[in-house]
Amino acid sequence: MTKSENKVQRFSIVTLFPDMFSGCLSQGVVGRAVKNGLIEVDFYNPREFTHDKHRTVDDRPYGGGPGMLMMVQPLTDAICAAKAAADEKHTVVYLSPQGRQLNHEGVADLTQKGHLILVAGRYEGIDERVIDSLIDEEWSVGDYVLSGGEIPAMLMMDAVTRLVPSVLGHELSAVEDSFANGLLDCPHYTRPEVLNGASVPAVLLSGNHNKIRQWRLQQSLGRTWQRRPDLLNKLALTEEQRVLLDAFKASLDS
Ligand SMILES: NC(=O)c1ccc(NCc2cccc(O)c2)nc1
Repeated sequence: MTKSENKVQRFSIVTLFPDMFSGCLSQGVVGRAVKNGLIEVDFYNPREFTHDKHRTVDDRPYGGGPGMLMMVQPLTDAICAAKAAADEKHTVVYLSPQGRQLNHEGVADLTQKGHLILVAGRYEGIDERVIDSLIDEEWSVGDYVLSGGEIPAMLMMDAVTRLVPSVLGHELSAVEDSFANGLLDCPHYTRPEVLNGASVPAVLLSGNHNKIRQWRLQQSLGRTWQRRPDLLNKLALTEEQRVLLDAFKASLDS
């Protein structure tokens, strides 16, 4: 294995609620990656960077209006501490509804950004001057507002971790994951062979691996065409894919 393939993916999370992360860092694929040292995660809590008796971490917005913002001094000190501790190339990411929409392509881009410092906002967000001076990239996980950036940060960490080489047992599952090839995933089946009268598609029991591969590809193409034509329009289909999709469409007319 070349050095780069064994590179540790580091995450630093700037958050008022580090305890929110213990579940996703101890369970499943990400939990195993942490245990195996393939990823490393540490936390910087702005509350630990306060200097007042009440450990204040929020502040009122200029111009009035409802809600609060994250207080500048504890937040900036926490971000700067994370940047100072990063001993390699690092990128400061802010999760917010105003960011670039995250998709598979964006996740792949993020795997090339070195040590990821993820800033999870609370309240109504953070001072724009902090974004201008300390945030390198602003990302959104979707067009909705959550009570904090922590769940988006966990989501981003999970998606990036899955693309770290050797995190996933059988490499292929990442490659074949839907979106990796730009298509939605095909249907999946497991025991029993008949479930409430519904049988598993016969091709999957045939043992003919090329037929199975073609069936799965056709199902992915058909589903993408039916549910997410926007994804399909981005793709240059191979001859095989075009033939399979045409046959899928024709089968709907019969
Ligand atoms: N779609 C997202 O990635 C996302 C991210 C954060 C968030 N909540 C914290 C927050 C942060 C900044 C502004 C703001 O209005 C709310 N909610 C949704």
